[in-house]
Amino acid sequence: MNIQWYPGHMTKAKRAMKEDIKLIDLIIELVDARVPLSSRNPDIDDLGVNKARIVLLNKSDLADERFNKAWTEYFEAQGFHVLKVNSKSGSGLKQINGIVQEACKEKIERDRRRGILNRPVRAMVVGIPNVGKSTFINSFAGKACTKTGNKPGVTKGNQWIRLNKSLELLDTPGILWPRFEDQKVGVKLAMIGSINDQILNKDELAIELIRFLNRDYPNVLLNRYGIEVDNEFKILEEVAKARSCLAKGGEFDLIKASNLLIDDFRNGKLGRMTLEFPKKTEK
Ligand SMILES: Nc1nc2c(ncn2[C@@H]2O[C@H](COP(=O)(O)OP(=O)(O)OP(=O)(O)O)[C@@H](O)[C@H]2O)c(=O)[nH]1
Repeated sequence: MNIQWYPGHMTKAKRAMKEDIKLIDLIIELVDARVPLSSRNPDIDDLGVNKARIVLLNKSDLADERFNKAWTEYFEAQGFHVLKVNSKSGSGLKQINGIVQEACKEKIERDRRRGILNRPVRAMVVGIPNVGKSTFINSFAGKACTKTGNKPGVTKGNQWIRLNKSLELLDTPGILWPRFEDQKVGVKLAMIGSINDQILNKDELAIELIRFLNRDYPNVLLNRYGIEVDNEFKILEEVAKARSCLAKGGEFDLIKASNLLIDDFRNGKLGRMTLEFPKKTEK
């Protein structure tokens, strides 16, 4: 499967992010808990050098709980402060203030030594498209927040959301571009819906999904659609049959069946699943 995707506009985004990062103490990086590596761009490590870092395993409600733990340990071993969250329901968000204080301990200490007391930590949310940045900001900031408006020295147009006396958030999240040299990464991002669907061949994607399900989550297709065959192409036909996906001439509409299967996966209707697993972490 060959995914063509031109990340040209991301050069501009990167430049903007470089500027924004100068203004902050802390980067809150959202990754998709179903694909925690494929959904990050390692350039953020260079962009965010010398900044405090938090990784949020977002959409953890859709990911396999066994691997949420494994991924938490993986990122912790790399020196990140980590939290699994569900930005949609708000679950896990209460713990963020504590983690922010921990992640910024050195900065707070440094300020204190210089006699600067109670200067709020300034944070920025970053992540690839569709990872949940806006949902996170809205849930976390809630209604209680106040926009503080432009401040002197701050890039024109930037607004800060004052969350409490010790934390301010840049209200525009930084968009990271996914890594694309590896087609496997592209396929995983396509599966979770982080790449524009229009550039994808949906039946090919559905076949990839079926291969993954057969390998890592057998029985799912049986439980959801009553399918027992194991040939990928036959399975797609069976999904069409089970869900009455028929084209005009009466034959099965495999594109419709593909969409249905992919949507069921993306919405968690096939169960909680993780698409990639941490390699043994070297400490
Ligand atoms: N199940 C689940 N869905 C989530 C979660 N967080 C966000 N979503 C959904 O994911 C989709 C994308 O969320 P957004 O907040 O628009 O993502 P974004 O990163 O701001 O996207 P861009 O604006 O494209 O960069 C929406 O349909 C959200 O409802 C979560 O933790 N769990």
